[in-house]
Amino acid sequence: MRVGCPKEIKNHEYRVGLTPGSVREYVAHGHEVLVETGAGAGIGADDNAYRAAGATIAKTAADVFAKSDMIVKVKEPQPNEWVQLRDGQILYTYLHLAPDPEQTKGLLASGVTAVAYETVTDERGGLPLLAPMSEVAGRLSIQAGATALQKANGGRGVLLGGVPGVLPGKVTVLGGGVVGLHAAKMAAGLGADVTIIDRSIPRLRQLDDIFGGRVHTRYSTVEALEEECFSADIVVGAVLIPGAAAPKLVTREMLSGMKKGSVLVDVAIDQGGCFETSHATTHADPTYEVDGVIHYCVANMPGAVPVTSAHALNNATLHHGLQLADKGLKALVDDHHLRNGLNVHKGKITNRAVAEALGYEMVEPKAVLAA
Ligand SMILES: NC(=O)C1=CN([C@@H]2O[C@H](COP(=O)(O)OP(=O)(O)OC[C@H]3O[C@@H](n4cnc5c(N)ncnc54)[C@H](O)[C@@H]3O)[C@@H](O)[C@H]2O)C=CC1
Ligand SMILES: CC(=O)C(=O)O
Ligand SMILES: [Mg+2]
Repeated sequence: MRVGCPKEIKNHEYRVGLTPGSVREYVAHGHEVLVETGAGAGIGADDNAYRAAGATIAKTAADVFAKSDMIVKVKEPQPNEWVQLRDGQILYTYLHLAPDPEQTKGLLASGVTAVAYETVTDERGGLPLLAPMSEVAGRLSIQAGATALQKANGGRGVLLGGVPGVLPGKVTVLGGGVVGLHAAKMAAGLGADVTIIDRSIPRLRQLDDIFGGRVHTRYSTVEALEEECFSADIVVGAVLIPGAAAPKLVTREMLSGMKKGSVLVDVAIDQGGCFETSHATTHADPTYEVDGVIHYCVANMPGAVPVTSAHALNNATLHHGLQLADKGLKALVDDHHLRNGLNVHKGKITNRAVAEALGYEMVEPKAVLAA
């Protein structure tokens, strides 16, 4: 199969779908790989590094889209990318369709077979292709929040670790999954007072064991949310219902109870965000203020640290990517975890949470693949 990798075009997105190391693996499996010129510049991999790995360099993205059987990307296709997709082609990337009706329409109209990294599952009930970027975004959320908390940046001017004789800042993490765990690790490492809220008691037990009492855990109720958000300097939004639009845990009304100059970091913004007042921002202009509360809502946070992120992402996507290249649609038939990643196929929505969020009929992936 010919596998194509265009340069990412989202605002300040420097990751790349295929590193030179991944290209070598596809080539070793007998595939041709077409990489857009400059695609790896953000991770310090020039065209010669890709040529040495066995890729052919394409002059334009249009060339990559037109000539490839499968497109491997990082971020969801942008409007001028989705019009270049076609029936019979596989798209393998993050999609985050539930909060994005326009992209969904574009993918449906194209006829493409779209496999979303964020809904591929594993045997432990995890989301293995989302996890590495959740690790990155979780860790970054505290750097971003701590920066926004500085007075010159509009924050209330609190140092997260405090100093001897002065109490530390307070960080509340909503959702103790992968993002939440890594946010809590960073915040605790800086010396902050950290509380994680989750609705899963087994998960709260695990977190309590991991942190050995260093971090507080609370079951998710409106009362707990209010108390922990009203007293926080930074609130990290990290809840997820796979495939679905994020639940709005912090309402517009609740903002008025928060401290002026406190910071909301809505990592869940790629699924629509878990604060009612969130809207997606970019690395170029990451924050805005509502009722004196700073909002940071960048939907591609890991794009800020592409050298780390692109390699972590490729580690996670390579195995299933090779299966798709080796077997085509049969890879989806053979592996139900990969099939859980199928969101759109030949004009049909094949993910239940996406269909419910956007009001489409859901067609079973097995049924569309057999047709
Ligand atoms: N903005 C960005 O650049 C990035 C965003 N993300 C996003 O971050 C979000 C979180 O991802 P992960 O941590 O990997 O998910 P996860 O599935 O590991 O964790 C989600 C947690 O939320 C909890 N939860 C769900 N509903 C809840 C509720 N009502 N109250 C309290 N807890 C609740 C679940 O029990 C679970 O522990 C996702 O939307 C993901 O796409 C991930 C990476 C980068
Ligand atoms: C998961 C995601 O949205 C990202 O890595 O950009
Ligand atoms: Mg701004």
